[in-house]
Amino acid sequence: MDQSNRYADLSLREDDLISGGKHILVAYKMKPKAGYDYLQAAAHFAAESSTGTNVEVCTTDDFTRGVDALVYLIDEASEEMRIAYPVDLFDRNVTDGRMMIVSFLTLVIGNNQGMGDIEHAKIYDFYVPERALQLFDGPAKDISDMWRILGRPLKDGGYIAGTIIKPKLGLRPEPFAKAAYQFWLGGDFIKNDEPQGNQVFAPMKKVMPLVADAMKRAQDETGQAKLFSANITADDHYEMCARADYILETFGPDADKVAFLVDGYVGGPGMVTTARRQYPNQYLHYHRAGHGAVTSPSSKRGYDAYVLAKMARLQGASGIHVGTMGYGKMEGTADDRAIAYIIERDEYQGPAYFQKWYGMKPTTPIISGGMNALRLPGFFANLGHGNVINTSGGGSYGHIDSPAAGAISLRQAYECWQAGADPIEWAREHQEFARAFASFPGDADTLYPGWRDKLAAHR
Ligand SMILES: O=C(COP(=O)(O)O)[C@H](O)[C@H](O)COP(=O)(O)O
Ligand SMILES: [Mg+2]
Repeated sequence: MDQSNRYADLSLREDDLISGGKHILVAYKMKPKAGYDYLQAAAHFAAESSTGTNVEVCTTDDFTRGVDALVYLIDEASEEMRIAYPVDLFDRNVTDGRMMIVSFLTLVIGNNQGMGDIEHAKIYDFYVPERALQLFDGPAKDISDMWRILGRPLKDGGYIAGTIIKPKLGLRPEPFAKAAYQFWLGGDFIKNDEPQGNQVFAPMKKVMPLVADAMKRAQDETGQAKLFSANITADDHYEMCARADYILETFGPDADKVAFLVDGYVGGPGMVTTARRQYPNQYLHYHRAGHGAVTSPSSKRGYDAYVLAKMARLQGASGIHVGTMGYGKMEGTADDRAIAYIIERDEYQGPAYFQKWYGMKPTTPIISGGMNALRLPGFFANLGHGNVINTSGGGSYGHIDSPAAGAISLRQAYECWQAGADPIEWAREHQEFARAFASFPGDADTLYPGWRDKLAAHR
């Protein structure tokens, strides 16, 4: 059935839709199955994503038509399809009238992912008007809260050197806490890895008191505040809250230095929002493990990592992983800078839409995945700043001297970039950074060819 006379209006202008402020706009790359007309398939897509189905139904009235999603732009050659969704289409909380990401997802990337006439469709950007933006929680805490704890300026407080306790699983409580202590002697921030929680060989109620004690000892030893991001992920939100409450109680006077890590992609928006609303005093660390299933450039369905990050800011994540922009082990390119910029700035021109955030707190880009001191200078040069949390797991525990030396090498890498110095020259003056070359010789050979001779010549 051709529904293009109802669910498409190509005379609508994007500028008018934006200035009207009554629509959420979504930009897709969409391809119909062979034999289907592009506009008809797009209209069916908009129908299925809003008020319609595949046939006319007798229950539709004039009001219903007023909340139809409308295809307002198509370009078959580039698979471009943009749809305007009336804000009123989206479900609101009964408790407080606020909007929710689950409703956004069930409409704009719900049934339309399994339609018989659609080959594939993927969101690459979306636009939220001011009124809708006000109805999302946004972050309660941001990187400035971490800078405050660390005794730094609240603006441009700089690089937070972090790690993930490695091995990612298999450490019992004492070795786990020891690994934490060793890193904290040189670094700022530690997170649980995404699957670490309450394994039988490392029960949370044994691990956390030891980690809290390690934090205290490291703070005494260094005279600096330390941060820990504890994984509270669970299927059941009562379980999640039980973990969170236990952790806060255990850290006691240091509880402000605890962030909560939730596996937000696998756990979903309910988990993220539960953490955001139940614990607004804690920094909310969104780990996105699993996201590659939909965000990978090789996936023609789902949504881009840029879209995931933008949703995370709306939901109130204090920080979310944004990859390593081609400098680490995970998939990514230099252009993924956009993923950081959309969540940290107050306005940004994305791939399709210019988004203003109207003062919503920023979400910190968390840089993680195969990073080490040697890779960081290039990373910072590409991003253009160092106001990020970086967690280098292998990059810290793989440093040949110690995890503390690994941590110090990360900070030295940041300072090298800040100084605009040549990394080889910097290594001559900075021992831990220099030893990162010997620790990660494969990276050193690739990034700094001839490093052995240049450094040896100095000795
Ligand atoms: O455990 C790690 C990194 O460990 P290591 O530093 O040892 O590689 C993170 O879970 C990944 O970075 C996730 O990727 P992303 O941050 O891209 O979501
Ligand atoms: Mg991990």
